[in-house]
Amino acid sequence: MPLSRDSAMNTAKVLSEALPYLQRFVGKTIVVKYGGNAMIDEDLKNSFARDMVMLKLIGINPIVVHGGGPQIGDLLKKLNIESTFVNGMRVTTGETMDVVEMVLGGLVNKDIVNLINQNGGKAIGLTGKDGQLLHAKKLHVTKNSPELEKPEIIDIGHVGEVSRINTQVLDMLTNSDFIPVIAPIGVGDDGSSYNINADLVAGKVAEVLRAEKLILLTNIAGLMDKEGKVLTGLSTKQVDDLIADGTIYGGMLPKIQCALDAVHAGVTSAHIIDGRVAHSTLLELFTDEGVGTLITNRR
Ligand SMILES: Nc1ncnc2c1ncn2[C@@H]1O[C@H](COP(=O)(O)OP(=O)(O)O)[C@@H](O)[C@H]1O
Ligand SMILES: CC(=O)N[C@@H](CCC(=O)OP(=O)(O)O)C(=O)O
Repeated sequence: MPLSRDSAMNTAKVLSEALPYLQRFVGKTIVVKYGGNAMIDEDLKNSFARDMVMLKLIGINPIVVHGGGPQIGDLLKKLNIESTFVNGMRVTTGETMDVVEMVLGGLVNKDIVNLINQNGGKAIGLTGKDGQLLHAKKLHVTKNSPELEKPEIIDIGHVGEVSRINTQVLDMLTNSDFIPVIAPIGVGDDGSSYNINADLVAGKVAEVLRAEKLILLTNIAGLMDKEGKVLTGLSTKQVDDLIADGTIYGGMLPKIQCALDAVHAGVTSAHIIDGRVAHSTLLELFTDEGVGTLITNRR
């Protein structure tokens, strides 16, 4: 059916509004973290894949880092293994690590790669072991809670943090027009596997590549205050206060931390946006309104 005149004008206006953003972002690297909670259904996953293909086609360099927390939880449940989290990080025994590696490096990674390729893009999937992309070391977690007299250091098993990134692997792929799709599994000096929170990986990748933007797609409209209002333009101090009073908890803790670290390290901006909204990455990049929480290094 042909578009009505109003609808056609509206489409033309939206396309035209994108021009200054296109001019700004072409040639730049954008790291997109696709959270497991935003992989709700095939339509949504497909629209995400199309967005990545489109970015690449217009000369922007997307790098995808994906999560898969709920998908890991589903398989652990089937295997009767309990999921436990400390400060938003999964306690990872040796047995759990095998499941994490299977789900992230196998199912989830290949699903995203396949969708991008089906939509006309060229995607290559990697875990941190491929080309030794993500070197990791054990993460020590400190737990603070009102019941504890002093912060407690907790051993949460095979959970890692990124110690080094082999950017050569990413440069090689992006220079050949591939879209790298990274599963957050790190490799230790001794070859052991580490489960790394995907937000942390995305933040570090954005830092080392000096990305223009870090976009974190999740299952909520943005960082919220106690009344559920989306917060934006926050300072480090305000974020610290929100953590201290419990407004920011669970999976939002690593997310906000890596967003702050990334902008402090030179990434121009970090965005926490609702991945349940189709094409939210395009809306954030190419419209005046934007969506979700924006964090920049401006004071
Ligand atoms: N202040 C806050 N604002 C928004 N979400 C918050 C906040 N504090 C905690 N959360 C929780 O963090 C979740 C997002 O983190 P997480 O579940 O780990 O997402 P993802 O799988 O996308 O990384 C939200 O769904 C919400 O339950
Ligand atoms: C250490 C740790 O918590 N690792 C995460 C890795 C996956 C992830 O980060 O997935 P989302 O982004 O979908 O939450 C986990 O095991 O769930």
